[in-house]
Amino acid sequence: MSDSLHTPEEPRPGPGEQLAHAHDGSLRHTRAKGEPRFPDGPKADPAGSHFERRIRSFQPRRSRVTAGQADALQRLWPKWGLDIDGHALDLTELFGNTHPVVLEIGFGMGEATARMAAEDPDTGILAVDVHTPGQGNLLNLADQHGLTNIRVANGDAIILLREMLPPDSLDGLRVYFPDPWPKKRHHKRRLIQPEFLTLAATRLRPGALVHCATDWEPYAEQMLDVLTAHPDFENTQPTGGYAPRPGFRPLTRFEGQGLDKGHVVNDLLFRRVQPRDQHRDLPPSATEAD
Ligand SMILES: C[S@@+](CC[C@H](N)C(=O)[O-])C[C@H]1O[C@@H](n2cnc3c(N)ncnc32)[C@H](O)[C@@H]1O
Repeated sequence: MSDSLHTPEEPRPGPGEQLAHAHDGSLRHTRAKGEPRFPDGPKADPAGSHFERRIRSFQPRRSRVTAGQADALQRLWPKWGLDIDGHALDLTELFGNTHPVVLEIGFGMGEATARMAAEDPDTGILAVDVHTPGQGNLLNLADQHGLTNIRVANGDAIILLREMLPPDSLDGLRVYFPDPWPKKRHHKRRLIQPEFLTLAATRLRPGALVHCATDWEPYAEQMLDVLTAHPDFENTQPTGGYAPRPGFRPLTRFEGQGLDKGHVVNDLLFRRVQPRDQHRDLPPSATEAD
């Protein structure tokens, strides 16, 4: 893959938008009230407010969508996009094959996602984020590089996990540089918490890898504590602690920003263990039975 993963562009009116004069005389894009921003693209609130959790791990933000991103959202969402609307999902149908599927939560602008998809075409990546420009950017990257193993989901990953994904359906979970929520009063917004892990465990097959990375050391410590204490996961590192960065994880945009500030990056690699109630029912191994 080339290194030109993101091309800055000037915003132009998107579908359904018009140019209108603002109070200061400048030209702004406007939409008629009730008009969807992208008629064929991601829905503004796919799950509807009844599904919303009170505490969210993301910050709703209005961000500019470039003409190229808007074009990708319109053109490619019907093919590769998924609105998180609470309806049960069939991953074989979604990807058109029975390849293993990993879930990436919070792909940002998607450059790292596209690289991983290119490196491993036999694994499907279900990439979820609420960030509309990033969704457009990742769809464009998939299109430009012929990556058919990415699906881009719009909405809260919690609803995707809780309402839409079948049990034992995922072969991996990737959470790279999740919002660190550094203020103490915001710690409850951090994604990696015991309740989240309990939910994720039900959707991961035994043996599936959970891979987290962060440049915020107090969050890395929290991740290590909650993953180590959780009965559904075991550390892949025999001595415990952080993992060396695996070769398959590319540098991400947020990681680059963290490194520029002198932050230390920590990777965590844990494995989903056999559910406890199944442990009890397992027959003794051949050596034990002898
Ligand atoms: C700090 S950014 C990191 C982006 C990217 N992984 C990187 O390293 O460049 C975290 C991203 O996670 C997304 N996010 C946070 N919580 C989410 C959730 N519950 N569901 C979907 N996306 C979420 C945010 O919108 C944001 O784009």
